[in-house]
Amino acid sequence: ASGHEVVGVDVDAERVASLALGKAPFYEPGFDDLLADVVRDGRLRVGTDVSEVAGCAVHFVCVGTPQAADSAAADLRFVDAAVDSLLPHLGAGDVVVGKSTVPVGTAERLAAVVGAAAPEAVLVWNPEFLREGHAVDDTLHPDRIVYGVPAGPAGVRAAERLDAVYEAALSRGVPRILADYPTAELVKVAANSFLATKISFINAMAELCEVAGGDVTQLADAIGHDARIGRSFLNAGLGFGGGCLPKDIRAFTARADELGAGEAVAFLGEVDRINNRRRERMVELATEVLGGSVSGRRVAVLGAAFKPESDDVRDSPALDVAARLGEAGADVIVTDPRAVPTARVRQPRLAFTEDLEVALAGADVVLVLTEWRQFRDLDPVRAGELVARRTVLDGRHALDRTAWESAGWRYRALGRA
Ligand SMILES: NC(=O)C1=CN([C@@H]2O[C@H](COP(=O)(O)OP(=O)(O)OC[C@H]3O[C@@H](n4cnc5c(N)ncnc54)[C@H](O)[C@@H]3O)[C@@H](O)[C@H]2O)C=CC1
Ligand SMILES: O=C(O)[C@H]1O[C@H](OP(=O)(O)OP(=O)(O)OC[C@H]2O[C@@H](n3ccc(=O)[nH]c3=O)[C@H](O)[C@@H]2O)[C@H](O)[C@@H](O)[C@@H]1O
Repeated sequence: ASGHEVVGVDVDAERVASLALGKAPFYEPGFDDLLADVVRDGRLRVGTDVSEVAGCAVHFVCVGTPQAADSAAADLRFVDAAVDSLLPHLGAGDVVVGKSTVPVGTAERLAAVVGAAAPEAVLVWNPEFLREGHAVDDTLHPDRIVYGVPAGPAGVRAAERLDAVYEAALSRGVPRILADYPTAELVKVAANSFLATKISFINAMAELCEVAGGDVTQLADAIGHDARIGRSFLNAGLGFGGGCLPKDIRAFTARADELGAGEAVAFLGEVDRINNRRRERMVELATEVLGGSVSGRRVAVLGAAFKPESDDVRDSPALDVAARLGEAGADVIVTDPRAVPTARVRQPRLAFTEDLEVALAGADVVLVLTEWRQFRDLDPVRAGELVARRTVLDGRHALDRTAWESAGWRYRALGRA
């Protein structure tokens, strides 16, 4: 969209085939239109053969850095493999740009790998801050652009090359922060840690509201008026999930431990525990309203994606709660406007439907776990005609309590008495 000629390489042939047709292999609002445009006019070519990158001057590495199977640390094998695969194709003056979220120290290690194979190529660490569901806008209109570069003229030249890539945003005055490698890597994990901490802070207040009889939404509104605190990322409820915040705070903790600075970020362990307690509390609340046992009871779960406007179910709080209820013997049916196909793969033992009314039919309790507009706009009168019992648990403070109670529903929410 910024007028560059781009070659995209992925090892997943199915994803590549979909992209080549101008169709994203995931749901992201606004992305398909943009993709179809650039594929049609030849500005984006995609393939599985890395040799296609020969002749490119700037090489972005944006592969996954998931949590390792056997520890809290990040699994860097995809980043290592992607960088290795580029090495034979690097030319003098090329810039390799790390975008993946990595433990501090990774850039310096990879810079040595790049430097050994192509002495005149330079590695820049350029973390990504986009949010799923807002990826197009966040990419075209970033809040800031951060470059981690090596000291000296090579770093300055590489930054200038990258400036040409980001010219559209930079010319509009988007701040550009030139830093060393560790600072750039830490900026990324610090930002995600702060966001996760904000969410767990308000969820800790929600726990207090529950026992003291307060209302956490009102509390968030009130403290959010203080400009030093701000209202954003203070939505209490089922907590954070997805492919980033949970694994990033864990990887940060693991890396800090390795560096002997574990104590500095020990609070992130608490952030994670508060977050997990929200899921447990939702299961408890469902059990409580069903009279002490969920076994054999029909539970309608509204939401499978980790957030609205996404079909991503990685570490989804909603799907996790659905699975826990299923394991406890409930007859669970999950619905989601976009994430049923991805959720089915992850939780094949649960029942799914794309039809909201089918999900509601005969339910003993309705759980709203992802705040899609379709669920916010649900008519409580119509919903009440479909269910067996009018009990709703609002896991995201998405519903108008008064309207639901007026329609005869018993309404319960996390963080409200
Ligand atoms: N998803 C998001 O919203 C954001 C993600 N990030 C970071 O960006 C990175 C990527 O995240 P996602 O896109 O969510 O991961 P993902 O796992 O959804 O996608 C990674 C892609 O890399 C491909 N891949 C793996 N090895 C490869 C190789 N050697 N060569 C070429 N392609 C290869 C995979 O097939 C896959 O299509 C992670 O480090 C993440 O923390 C940062 C900001 C936002
Ligand atoms: O590193 C990443 O990959 C990205 O991680 C997050 O983006 P994302 O995971 O797409 O989604 P968020 O909007 O941050 O939401 C994360 C989770 O927190 C939850 N959340 C968010 C806000 C809030 O107030 N309360 C709350 O529970 C959401 O429901 C969701 O489960 C960050 O917001 C991005 O800046 C970052 O680039």
